[in-house]
Amino acid sequence: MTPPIVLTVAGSDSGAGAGIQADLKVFAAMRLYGTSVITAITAQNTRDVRGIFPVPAEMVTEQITALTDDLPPVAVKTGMLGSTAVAEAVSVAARSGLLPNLVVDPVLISTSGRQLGVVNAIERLLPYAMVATPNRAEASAILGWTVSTPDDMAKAAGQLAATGARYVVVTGGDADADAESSADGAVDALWTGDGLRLLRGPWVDTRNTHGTGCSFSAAIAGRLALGDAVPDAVAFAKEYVARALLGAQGWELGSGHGPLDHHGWSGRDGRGSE
Ligand SMILES: Nc1ncnc2c1ncn2[C@@H]1O[C@H](COP(=O)(O)OP(=O)(O)OP(=O)(O)O)[C@@H](O)[C@H]1O
Ligand SMILES: Cc1ncc(COP(=O)(O)O)c(N)n1
Repeated sequence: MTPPIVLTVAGSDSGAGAGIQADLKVFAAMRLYGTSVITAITAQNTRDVRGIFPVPAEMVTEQITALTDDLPPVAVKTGMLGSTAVAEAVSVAARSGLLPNLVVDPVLISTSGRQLGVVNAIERLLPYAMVATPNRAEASAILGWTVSTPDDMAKAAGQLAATGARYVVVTGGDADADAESSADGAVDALWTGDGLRLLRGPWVDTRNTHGTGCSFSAAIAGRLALGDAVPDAVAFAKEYVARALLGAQGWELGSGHGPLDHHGWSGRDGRGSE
């Protein structure tokens, strides 16, 4: 069977734990055909982002039209956009209907602490989002108040619906989550248009959390491409990320926040989990 096409519009992570590289791994693990539009090249590893080389907005548009002319996606996710000009180019494409089933991951700051995007760029894209997936820090930056507890996350998800996103998931897994928040498990808040629900999963105690948000939004887009309704796609993505975190729990790749086990390698033969 010909696999459905899923597109990621994001930055390149040379360490391949997040960004375009993580997204394409998720799509491959889901047996989907992944395509990519690169918005910026980053020089980064598991410890830090050392450099950012932005791709000009015209080149972003050229990549999008090259794909939509010949390899049109069934679903799309956006990650790091970098500049407002790039966000504007992507929102023009979204407005023209070229980016269906759009999942917007409003990437602002990397796990290692580097600024990767700006709020007013993200705001241009949110009105076209089928799903927006901010973490607590991103929700706080967009809304202008500190989102911390599960109750805050639920309130924030409802408020973020006013940006135009049809569904909003505020994720609770920030790498520096305090002991109190992780004791609740991994809690995400989902706004569905007609109500709020808290999604709870087991908390995985690990340093290897680089790329959780990228992988989560990519898996949602992947399931939308396969025809899932949004709440089912979100539930799948949450479970996928939890498994990928567990699989990589014992991995020693780099000395900072290492990547996830996107392909279930540890699950199959135990490699890396000892
Ligand atoms: N340690 C963990 N254990 C279980 N689930 C987790 C953990 N960390 C993150 N998650 C889950 O991963 C998904 C992505 O959430 P997260 O808040 O980590 O995104 P993010 O902060 O945008 O990620 P990134 O690190 O890529 O910036 C959510 O479903 C969240 O609950
Ligand atoms: C190119 C790119 N995109 C996104 C992230 C965010 O991921 P994380 O918060 O896990 O560092 C990143 N570090 N690099």
